[in-house]
Amino acid sequence: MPEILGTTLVDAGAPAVAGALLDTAPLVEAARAAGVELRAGKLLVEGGRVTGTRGPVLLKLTVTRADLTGVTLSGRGLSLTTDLVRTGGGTLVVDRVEWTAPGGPLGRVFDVVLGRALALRLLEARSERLVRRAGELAGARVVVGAAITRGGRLLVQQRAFPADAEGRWELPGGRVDPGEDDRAALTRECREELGADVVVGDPVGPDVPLKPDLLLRVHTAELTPDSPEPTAIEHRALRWIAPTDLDALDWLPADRALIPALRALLT
Ligand SMILES: Nc1nc2c([nH]c(=O)n2[C@H]2C[C@H](O)[C@@H](COP(=O)(O)OP(=O)(O)OP(=O)(O)O)O2)c(=O)[nH]1
Repeated sequence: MPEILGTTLVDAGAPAVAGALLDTAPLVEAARAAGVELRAGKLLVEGGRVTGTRGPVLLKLTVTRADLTGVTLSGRGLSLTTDLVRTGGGTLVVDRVEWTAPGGPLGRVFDVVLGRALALRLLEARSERLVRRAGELAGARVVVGAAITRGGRLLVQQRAFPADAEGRWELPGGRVDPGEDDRAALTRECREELGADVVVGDPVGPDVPLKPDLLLRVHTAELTPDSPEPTAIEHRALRWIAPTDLDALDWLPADRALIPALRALLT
């Protein structure tokens, strides 16, 4: 199977680079620069589909991995694997494009002249845009979310407003105010939204892009031993869900990108 490898060192932490990788815009723009029209949702999430056309050729890819370790897109005869390696000097992005060369002498010419040139153009254009997006995310404003766990279950809350989010589920949290850090903001938001006291732990999963200059960052959290029981103060309902409920829940779109990290936390 022919393959092309590429590496880029990005001067940002793995959560920001993983978040930039989840954003489909840099990939779609890079593919367009290489002559491929891609269609995908705003974020690459596990199980999601990416389709593309180059002239008469139709590409159908499935996202088989999208987490803090990188992203894999796989289809019949084509895969794009991106692994992230943390280094002292930033995050190393290791890309691998693999494809099946068409058979026969003409196929081999196509492979050498077109296939390789296309894969190289795609990787070069993507790495430029990825560096830019990771830089943007590293300086973006932050919405913090709390992955509060108890007895192997995760606390989720159902939004009561605005209209486009009403009825959908999310993690407790909110915007980090100027002068606040993530932990202080989460402690404050959990008190305001749940009437509960939490101990905030480490960040989990990628920094998920919400807007060009806004991202969602989730931290692990636990109720303090003497915390009141959480109640839905601003939300419609609360639930403690099992790992098997994660996929079927009607999440806000960005939260779906965190399912692999939340599953790992619960199992
Ligand atoms: N808290 C929270 N917000 C999320 C999640 N997923 C997600 O897309 N968001 C979005 C929804 C909102 O656009 C934004 C945060 O909104 P919010 O209403 O919780 O923030 P806030 O308490 O600071 O309120 P406001 O200043 O926006 O009025 O982040 C999530 O899991 N938890």
